[in-house]
Amino acid sequence: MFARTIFRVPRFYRGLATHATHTPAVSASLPAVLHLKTGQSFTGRSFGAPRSIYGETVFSTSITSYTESMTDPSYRGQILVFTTPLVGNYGVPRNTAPVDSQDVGVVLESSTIQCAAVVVADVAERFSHHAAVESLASWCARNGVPGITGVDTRAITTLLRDQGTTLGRLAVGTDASQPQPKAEEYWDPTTENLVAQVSTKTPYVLNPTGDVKIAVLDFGAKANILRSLVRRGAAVTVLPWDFDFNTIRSQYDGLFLSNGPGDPNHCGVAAAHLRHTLAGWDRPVFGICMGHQVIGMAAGLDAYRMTFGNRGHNQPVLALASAGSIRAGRVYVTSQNHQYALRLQDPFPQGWEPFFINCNDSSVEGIKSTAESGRKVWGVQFHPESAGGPLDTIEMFTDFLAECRAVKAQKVGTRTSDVMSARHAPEVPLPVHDAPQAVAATA
Ligand SMILES: NC(=O)CC[C@H](N)C(=O)O
Repeated sequence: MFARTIFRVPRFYRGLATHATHTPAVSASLPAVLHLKTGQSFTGRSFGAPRSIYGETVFSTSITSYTESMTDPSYRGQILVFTTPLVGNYGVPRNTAPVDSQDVGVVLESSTIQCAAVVVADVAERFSHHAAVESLASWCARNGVPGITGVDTRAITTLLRDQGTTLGRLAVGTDASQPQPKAEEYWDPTTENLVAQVSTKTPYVLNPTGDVKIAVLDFGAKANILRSLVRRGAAVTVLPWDFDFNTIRSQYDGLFLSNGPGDPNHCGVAAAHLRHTLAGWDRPVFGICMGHQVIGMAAGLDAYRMTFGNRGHNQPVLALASAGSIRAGRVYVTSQNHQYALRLQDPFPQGWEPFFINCNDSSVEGIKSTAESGRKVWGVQFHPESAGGPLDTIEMFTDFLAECRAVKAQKVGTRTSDVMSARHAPEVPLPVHDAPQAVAATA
């Protein structure tokens, strides 16, 4: 009686067991080698798509959320090394959400895998999760993305940390027996404007009945950024990254600049447009990661390439100033994925101040307009929307929209005195498209 009570599998767990599926890695028997341009090679087994690729090899210290990281457009062109040893154990969910005015059409961060390849110590061939519909290997195979398993990811990470982010090649199958590629054969994704590849090609609107109108410049926006704005009641118009917002700015209550892949120095045209915006438009502006870097460039700061960047969900940042829900002197744990950063300079450009600093490497984690500037502009290098990661700074979206609503309320009835509409070319009508179509184009 006692034994039966103790050892009976509770109904709940028995239910879970039905979700576990044995799924052999698609090409587990093929050999695979990860070559680094610096001369090192790591031999393992292939999973996912049986094809070879080049890319930029980076590491992430995140423990979970491989599905969100891999669909984050900021990982475009990158061979993503997970430092956590077991990856794939909770499988991959169906990536479509019902599209209503409150959502953005996907469950993960975009509609497809964005990174070039994944490197894991031990890929889980068996997965278990109530929302999982396939294994990591089959998801990679369906999306044409190769993976390598059975390699020493600690050794690879130590190398990348010491020598910096390094170009790589994942050679699969017969390619695995070929010698290291020559230095000039390695493809450097950062030489390309990756933002232009992932940004929406046409504007589209989410939640058109929202009470506050926000324009989003899409450098490769993660879905949870758009969701975080929409779920807080904003009507969101997503614009191509190089769209000149100045031509329509009098119709909006706030401007948001998204995350995005590659070198921010390819986004000079967006920084030039923003400089123009900041000179004559007094509504709130908020930027995340690439968006923060573009705000910094518009403010006159330099964006430089870090040695190995920060990628993971456990990056501590210290707030240097208070604003909204953020308190000066507090440390917030954040989600990050970046290779570039704004250079700390003293003095900061007039009208600007550092907002956050990274507790590990002292890099700039945020900037804001000063109180004296009369503007409401913030940029953060980290990801308040996380997905995955901690939600310590999620209320920054609430803060931003509260500022937009406050400025909107002040301006009611005074739009004709808006300085920009007097100065600017006639507003252009904005062509808009349905959200689902546009989300597909984004990814
Ligand atoms: N997540 C991001 O927006 C990254 C910004 C930029 N591509 C960088 O690597 O620094």
